[in-house]
Amino acid sequence: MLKRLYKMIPWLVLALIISAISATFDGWVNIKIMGILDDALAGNITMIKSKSVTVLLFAALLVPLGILVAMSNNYFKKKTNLLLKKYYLSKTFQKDIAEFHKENNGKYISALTNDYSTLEANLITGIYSVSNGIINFLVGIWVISSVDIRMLLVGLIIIGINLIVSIVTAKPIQKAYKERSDMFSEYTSYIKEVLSAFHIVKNYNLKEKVTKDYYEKSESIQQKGFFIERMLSFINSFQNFLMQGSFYGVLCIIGYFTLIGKITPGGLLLVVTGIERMAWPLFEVSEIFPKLFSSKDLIQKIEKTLENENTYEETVDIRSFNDKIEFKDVEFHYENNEQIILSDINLTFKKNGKYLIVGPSGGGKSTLLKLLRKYFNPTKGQITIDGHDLKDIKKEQYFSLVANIEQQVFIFEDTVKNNLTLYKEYTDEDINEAIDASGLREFVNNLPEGLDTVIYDNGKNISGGERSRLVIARALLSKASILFMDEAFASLDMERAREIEKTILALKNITVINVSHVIFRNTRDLYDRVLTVKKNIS
Ligand SMILES: Nc1ncnc2c1ncn2[C@@H]1O[C@H](COP(=O)(O)OP(=O)(O)OP(=O)(O)O)[C@@H](O)[C@H]1O
Repeated sequence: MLKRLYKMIPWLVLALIISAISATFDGWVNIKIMGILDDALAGNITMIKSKSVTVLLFAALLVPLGILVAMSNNYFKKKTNLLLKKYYLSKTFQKDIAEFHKENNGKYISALTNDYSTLEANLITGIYSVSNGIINFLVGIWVISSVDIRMLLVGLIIIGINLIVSIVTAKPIQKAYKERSDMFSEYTSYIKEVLSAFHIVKNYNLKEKVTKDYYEKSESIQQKGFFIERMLSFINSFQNFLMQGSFYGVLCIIGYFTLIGKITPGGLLLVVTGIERMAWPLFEVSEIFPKLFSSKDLIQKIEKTLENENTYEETVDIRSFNDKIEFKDVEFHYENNEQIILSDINLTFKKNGKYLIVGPSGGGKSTLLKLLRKYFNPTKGQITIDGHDLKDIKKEQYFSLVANIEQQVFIFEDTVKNNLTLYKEYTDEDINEAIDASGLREFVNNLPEGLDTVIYDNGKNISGGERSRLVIARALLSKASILFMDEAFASLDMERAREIEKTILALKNITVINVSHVIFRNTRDLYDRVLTVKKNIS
């Protein structure tokens, strides 16, 4: 992730150059004004007149420069945030399907929301503020050293003290931020689960239990936040004390130099404003440094959510399905459960064959489909496609040969057409064919804007049956070689389901493997084979 940040260096450099120009202008105007003050005290009116016009002109330039500084800083932050979020999402979709399903996806939501907000405040804002602070600090040193060069040494001592304190205090802060982030992951998963079980909570009157659990989890996060804030305020107070002490020391030295006549009154004022200029970024930097260092652990944690445990290298290219899928002595159990779900499975699915898989609840039908979908590999035996071990076939290529119709339907907030085509190009003829075959014609004809009508919020403005027909049309349109169906007709009325099943079974160039509870007597015979899964196949 840090490597991604390098891409943002040009925007950071641009923002800092603008900030440096603005700070230098400001410092220069300051030096000139103090010069004018010394001229005024010496009664040198001609010098005042000649200097004033230029100083006023440059001072006026500070307004647009200030606006540019703010704009370039915000632009850098916006770009960096978007870049990191885009990186995270694209990496998430590179995760192995089986591994993703195994985990609670609340941790990804938490990374994208809580952890990224912390990174935005601590890292992205931190990088800019620290760099900008250093620029302003250097301008402060320049302003002061224009009065006396020895002040440079003082500046370096103050930076040194600040750095040492930040490095020493970074570790405990780092640990606390990491702990809070872990809590956030658990918390987000919990909220996600509770909200998705909204109707159960209402129906079974679990409001009090859920509210109590929520309160307890929120309280421990608030407590951790309070602990971090308390620790930061102790550290900041200590740093402030050190810095204030060094500044007062410098002020005493300058006061002495003025008294013995080594520095003019204008010079004295210049040093005071210069110290102020140095103090503000130093205070800011001293607060940000520990947070900045603490981002390392958070980045590692975010990166960890993206790692694939399975590093098996797939080597076989497959562009088409030509002959058969074979199960050879396949045995399977889930990683977290030693219980054998499928054993001694030997069967063949021929190209363009139509297969119905039935069996008792918990018998292993969906598991068999998961093996076929390459979500898991058999624990023993082999599944082959046209003679190639499915384990070795490259996922992307295999998935492009396959279409899926399942009960859980995802609809994009977009037009009906885009939801059908999934953003790929098809002819109108193909689209209409899929609409007719899936029984969507009447629905499409009644839409106010036809295929251009937008479906909102995962299909909340259409019925369950319409949603599943849409997904059936989507699968038919994809012209895949293999179609996996998992309880695809569950939300359709019998008449409609039977009609669509017949249409699908009449398709010539597709292999259909259908897992279903719903079995119609008069369509059952249209299958080439009906398999009953009950640990093994009969
Ligand atoms: N991710 C998993 N981890 C561990 N065990 C699992 C997992 N998924 C399913 N199982 C177990 O595997 C067995 C077979 O489940 P599967 O979902 O394949 O059955 P099914 O025949 O499709 O059932 P149903 O008709 O009720 O959907 C069940 O005992 C189930 O508890």
